[in-house]
Amino acid sequence: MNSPLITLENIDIKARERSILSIPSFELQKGEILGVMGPNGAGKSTLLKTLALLDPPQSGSIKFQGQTVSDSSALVVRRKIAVALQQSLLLDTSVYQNVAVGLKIRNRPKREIKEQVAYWLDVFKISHLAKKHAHHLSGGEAQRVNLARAMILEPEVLFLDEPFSALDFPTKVQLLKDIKQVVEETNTTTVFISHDLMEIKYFTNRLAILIGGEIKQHGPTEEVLAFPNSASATFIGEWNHLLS
Ligand SMILES: Nc1ncnc2c1ncn2[C@@H]1O[C@H](COP(=O)(O)OP(=O)(O)OP(=O)(O)O)[C@@H](O)[C@H]1O
Repeated sequence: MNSPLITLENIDIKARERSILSIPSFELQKGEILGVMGPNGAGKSTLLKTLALLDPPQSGSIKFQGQTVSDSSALVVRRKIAVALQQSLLLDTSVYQNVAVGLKIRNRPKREIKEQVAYWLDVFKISHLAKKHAHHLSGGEAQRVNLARAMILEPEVLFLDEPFSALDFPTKVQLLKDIKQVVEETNTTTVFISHDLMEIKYFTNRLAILIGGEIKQHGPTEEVLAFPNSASATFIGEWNHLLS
């Protein structure tokens, strides 16, 4: 049975009088791994910021687990959400401290923090980097720290905005395998923005095509890619043509 984790209704976001995101209704189901694809400037990051409650919408409503998110409840709901961006923006300290910081802010006991950091460093295969300064890491290592820092919070939903786009192919493939395993094992609902069809095909089970601020198609990833509708065909069709 479908169980919506986040519901958008009548979302309309404007910038300089121009509509940049217009979503009459949309549901993110619990446990799904949703890919979001679309051309540059389509509104993907704006959609992510809206779903992740980073920017309150100018109109419309957002529900989280069926409850309308208000200004006062947004802070509590945001604690159930983790975001990892392309630029990992790690703090000017060790890998260990970067991964620990979220639990420290939540005033978790020291012993729990130590155990949890050790666990997530191990999951993302970066235990050997614990003492290394976060600004002295390779791109792939930094993204692993970024993901460990997000997953240690045990989020209900994880948002990934092009996290692998700057990585070389073998690094990307290994990291994709690892994060897929982690979100599947933890049943973490995930929203993944990417320009890379291989990443989308491998990682996601549902796909939304966003063009001009509107969701033109939304369904199982394989179905959307195999049978793009007339609106998304202009975008998906180019890919299919290139790869056929
Ligand atoms: N604060 C803002 N002020 C004005 N325009 C904005 C603002 N934020 C976003 N936009 C515009 O809204 C549109 C959607 O931007 P957004 O970053 O969401 O697109 P995107 O699909 O993520 O693009 P990309 O693939 O290039 O990252 C773009 O035309 C962008 O220029």
